[in-house]
Amino acid sequence: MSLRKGSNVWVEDKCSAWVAAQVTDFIGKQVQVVTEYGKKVLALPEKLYPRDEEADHGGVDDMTKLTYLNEPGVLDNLQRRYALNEIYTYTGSILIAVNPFTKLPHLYNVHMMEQYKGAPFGELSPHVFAVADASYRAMMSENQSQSILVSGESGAGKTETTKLIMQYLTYVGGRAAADDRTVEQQVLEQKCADLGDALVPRLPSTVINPCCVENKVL
Ligand SMILES: Nc1ncnc2c1ncn2[C@@H]1O[C@H](COP(=O)(O)OP(=O)(O)OP(=O)(O)O)[C@@H](O)[C@H]1O
Repeated sequence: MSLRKGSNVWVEDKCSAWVAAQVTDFIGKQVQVVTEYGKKVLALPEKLYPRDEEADHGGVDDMTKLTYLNEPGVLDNLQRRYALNEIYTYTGSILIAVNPFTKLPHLYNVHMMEQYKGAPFGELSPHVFAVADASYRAMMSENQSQSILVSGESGAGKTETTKLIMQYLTYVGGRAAADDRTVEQQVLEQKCADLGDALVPRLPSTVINPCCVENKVL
């Protein structure tokens, strides 16, 4: 990254991980920056990351739209969206969910499920229903089983997310012909935790404890 006086950067911070700053001087091999809180900090240039001063106040719904795709930029974008109760963000076809730790019923009602039903992926706001819908559509059109991997540290919201995916699949799938079981029952009977259980003994659960929803052609 080429730095000059006035460059907008992110600098590491003990309290908030990263803080917005501006380059004010060059001292030996180090760069002097002033943070948004007015604190002068000396840092090596390779420890600084470029920052988009014009970043949309509300963040962007897909990380690939960020001017600078770096760790502080990604975290800042998630924080901006979270402040507006936008807990979902795409990175291409991957959905990032930030645990709201509060009920957001308006996100998961029948009206929302109806909206995402059949909508092209990426057309509507990022949502777990969009991922579930894409998986369901792929299964129907390609006649191939699909998997959705839900990954995150303990307490991140994997179980809740998996339940939401099942809720959506139940909604769009209805009941299969010649089968008395509801889609929810069928999904549950696929033992969604099988993959997780198989992986967990080999991986520390705090690193990855995935839930897997298998969307099977029945
Ligand atoms: N989408 C959501 N909306 C509202 N609350 C949520 C959501 N996701 C998670 N939570 C809250 O966070 C808590 C922890 O989530 P959850 O049990 O899904 O985590 P987990 O990743 O499965 O954890 P563990 O790996 O320890 O089993 C839930 O009990 C719920 O209170």
